[in-house]
This record gives sequence, C-alpha cells and structure tokens, in this order.
Amino acid sequence: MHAGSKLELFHERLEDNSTLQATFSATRMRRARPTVAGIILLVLIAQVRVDIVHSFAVSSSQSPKRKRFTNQGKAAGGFAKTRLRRMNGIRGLYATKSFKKNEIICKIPSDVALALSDPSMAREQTTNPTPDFYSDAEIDELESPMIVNSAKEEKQQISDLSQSMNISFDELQFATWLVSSRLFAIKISVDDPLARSNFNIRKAIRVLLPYLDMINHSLDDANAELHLIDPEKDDAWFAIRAVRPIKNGKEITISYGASGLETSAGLLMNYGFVPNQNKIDSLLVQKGGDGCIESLDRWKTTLDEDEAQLSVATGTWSMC
Ligand SMILES: C[S@@+](CC[C@H](N)C(=O)[O-])C[C@H]1O[C@@H](n2cnc3c(N)ncnc32)[C@H](O)[C@@H]1O
Repeated sequence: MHAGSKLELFHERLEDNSTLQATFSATRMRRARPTVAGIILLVLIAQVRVDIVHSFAVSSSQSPKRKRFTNQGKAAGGFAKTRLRRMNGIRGLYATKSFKKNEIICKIPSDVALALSDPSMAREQTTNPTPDFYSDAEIDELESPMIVNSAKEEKQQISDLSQSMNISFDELQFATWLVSSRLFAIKISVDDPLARSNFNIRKAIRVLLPYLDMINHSLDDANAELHLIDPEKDDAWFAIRAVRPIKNGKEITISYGASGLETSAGLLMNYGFVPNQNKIDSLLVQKGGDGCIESLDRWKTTLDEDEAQLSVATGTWSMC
C-alpha cells in the first residue's frame, strides 16, 4: 500500500510538471524557426548525445540505394490515405480511409530513418537521457531520485556541451528536446557476438522516422503498431500496421516504448507528457523493477502526507 500510494502521488506530480513543460515548450516552439543551422545542430546533437550515429544497421548494403516514394499510391505503398490534423490541440496522424485489421497503413524506407543507437551496443544502453526544461527547484519537486538525477544530469550535459561547442544553452536544449521527443523505440533481432552462435536476440533501438514521428501515443487504445519489415534485406521498411479496424477519420495512435510499454517516468523524460493512467507503473512497483521501490522509499514525504495530499487531490481516499 505504501508503494501504491506513493505511485499515485508520483503520477500526480508528473502530471503537474508535464503541464508546466507543455506550456513552456509551446512558448518555445512559437519562437523557434527552422533554419539550416538548426538542422545541422540536430545532427550534431544526435552525434554527440549517443556517440554512435549510423545509417540503419539492418541494411546489409554499405551504400544504400536511394528510394523514391509517393503518397499517392496504394495503402501499403507509402504515405497513402493518412493526413495530419489537430484534434484536442494535439497534432497527429489521422486516417483518410478505413483500414482493416493487420493492414499496413503506411511505410517508410529504412534508409531514411536515422538510428540513434547501435543495436550491437544495446546491451549497455540502460538510460534514455533527455532534455529537461524545468528549473532545478521544479525537478526537485519530482522527488523520485531516478527522475531527479536523470533530469539534472541531462541539464548538466547540455550545459557542458553548449560551452564546449560554443552553442547557446537554450538552442541546444531546444534541439535536444526536438530530437528526443520524436524518437521511436523498436525492438529488432540482432546477432549477439557474445551469445551462443546463431543466437539472435531482440534489442531496442531508437530511430527518427520522418512522417511516422507525427503519430501520438495511446497506451490502452492504440490502434496501430510500428514494425520493421524485411530487416535482413537492403530494402527494409518501417511500417505502421493496423492492429484492429480503423475507420476513416480516426486518429492513428501507437503505444510508445520498445515493447509498446513505457512508464510514466519514461514518457515524461522522453516525450514531455504523462498519461492519466498508466498500468505499467503499478506493474513496475509490483515487480520492484528498475529500483522503483527503492526510489519511492527515499522520498521525503511520509505515507500520511501522501494520503492527505491524495485525498485533497481526488476528494476520496480508500485504504487498499
Ligand atoms: C512523436 S511526436 C507526435 C506528434 C506531435 N503531436 C506533433 O504535433 O508533432 C511526440 C509528441 O507528441 C505529444 N504527444 C504524443 N502523444 C501524446 C499524448 N498521448 N498526450 C499528450 N501529448 C502527446 C508529446 O508532446 C510528444 O512529445
């Protein structure tokens, strides 16, 4: 019960802070103008932040062929039958025809994707550092040591980098956020030289996918999934596949996270928002994964304080 109530409080705090972040980001976005320097900066950041930037590794070709594609073709042939729209203030991707279950909604050739992690190094990839726009005091309010430390580390890295590269902190922070909030994680099978021979294991990589990066997150109600088709071939594709029938006009959503699962902390750190409910958070606590319980235990508030805050916030509080 202790961990559970901490978790709910944690969730509320994330929501409060993500509201702050959304407001701040919107202000910054109005000011931002896409410039060549900005684009170069993005590439530089991608290089510095992840150390390894390479064209997508599933292609066996050293010099991938350029592909031509159109948005006028059949549904499976590219960007067919979708368009960008805004609903409830969030821009997203919407179907302009109905899709059947398992139908491919759109495809992106893998050579236009930028992979921000090397699958062969995925074993060492344990953190997903992202920019954070909160003040140090706001970060401290999150209390969870895992998030507070990550966010502060993130800010420090941006600060160090901006000085060593002679770029303004604000520009670098904005560009870093731009990249990290548009990344998708996907699991792929790769040869693991350290594993038994002929043993392929699934590893997560994070990729920037033009156009597909317009798809919003839905944990419980996602109607599509991100796939990699023919990873062994030169002409591998990223595809969005309908996991159930989608009617014309419906928003197309996927569940962010390498396995379609992402904690609220991960969503906040990577994408700057948290959902209202996230069943993955309680699973994490139940299983004690990722040092979650330890990190909750080190919070400054007592259980009584948590319950008092929760009852104010929700109007009711029942012991579980
Ligand atoms: C990959 S982009 C998706 C397209 C984005 N809405 C846009 O207009 O460019 C990810 C960003 O969309 C927003 N977003 C996606 N799913 C969301 C959701 N369920 N609730 C709130 N914001 C969401 C967040 O700002 C996130 O950083």
